[in-house]
Amino acid sequence: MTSNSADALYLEGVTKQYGSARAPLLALDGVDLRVPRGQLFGLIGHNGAGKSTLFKLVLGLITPSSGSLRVNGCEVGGRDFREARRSIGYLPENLVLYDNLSGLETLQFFARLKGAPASQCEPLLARVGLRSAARRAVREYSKGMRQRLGFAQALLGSPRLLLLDEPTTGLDPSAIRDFYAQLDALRAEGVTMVISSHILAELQQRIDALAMLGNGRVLALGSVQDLRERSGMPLTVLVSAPPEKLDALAQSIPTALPGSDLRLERRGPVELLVRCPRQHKMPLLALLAPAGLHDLQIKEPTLEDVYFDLREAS
Ligand SMILES: Nc1ncnc2c1ncn2[C@@H]1O[C@H](COP(=O)(O)OP(=O)(O)OP(=O)(O)O)[C@@H](O)[C@H]1O
Repeated sequence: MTSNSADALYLEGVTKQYGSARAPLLALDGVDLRVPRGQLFGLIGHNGAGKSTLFKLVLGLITPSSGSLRVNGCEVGGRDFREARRSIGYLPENLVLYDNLSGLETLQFFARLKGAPASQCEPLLARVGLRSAARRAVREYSKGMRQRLGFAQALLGSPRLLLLDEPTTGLDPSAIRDFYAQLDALRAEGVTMVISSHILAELQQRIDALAMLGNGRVLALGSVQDLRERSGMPLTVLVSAPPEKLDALAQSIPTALPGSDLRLERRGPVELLVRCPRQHKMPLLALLAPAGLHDLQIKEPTLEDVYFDLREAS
């Protein structure tokens, strides 16, 4: 893999070892990864898989034991990184906030730390829906309001790369929806975002691509559809038709698709469930199309199904 000018993030052979020489702990182990500019990229993996470690390495907060990282072409930790670091926004998993400061004072404090203009604070609070709470003390903020404030903090300095570590944990469904609407707007502005989450259903419809980490290694990389294809998990097709048509299909499908890992299951008089390998999708649909069905539902494996399947196989 070689770095490309269209990459917002590029990691090659990145290893991070914690612990002592006697009891080493490989938090990341030879990670190769590329995130093209403008993508919403997911990072998934079990607790301790190495997601936060990867973020901290990209930010230059910790140094790799070996390997190299580039942000928008600039070597992390290299000569020009101080400037490049300003183009990265980070929402940590547990952002520490000072309860006695107001939302606005909090943001002004972070703006000073980051060297971002103070004039961005009020518009950013409005952007995340905290305009009317800007002068209230953070101690009075709900979990969702704290997360919004943390997000506003990450947006200071108009970053080109946003690192979001489990940003929706503890948010209610409407706050999650608002949050992703914000990400869509940022994507439209060309911002690259890397988001870690354990809520796979939430990521599935929204990300362009993802990396699945396991014990510090990249177990899979690509779009959700790429991972579905790689996992080889079957498709489920639920067919509704009059009983005599289902009887005929139950006979003809195994003959037309022999030797496959095909499973047929009658679900009451008018429903037939077909599980088949992905490569049989089109031949199966060709068989079903003229069969006079009432209805047909195709269920793709979810990201969660694929995650467990690939994890077991690794
Ligand atoms: N400062 C540290 N010193 C020693 N070990 C560490 C340190 N930070 C992380 N680790 C270890 O590195 C591994 C990866 O941790 P990391 O926090 O990156 O995982 P994660 O994928 O973010 O987990 P989670 O989903 O629970 O947030 C874990 O085994 C963790 O215990």
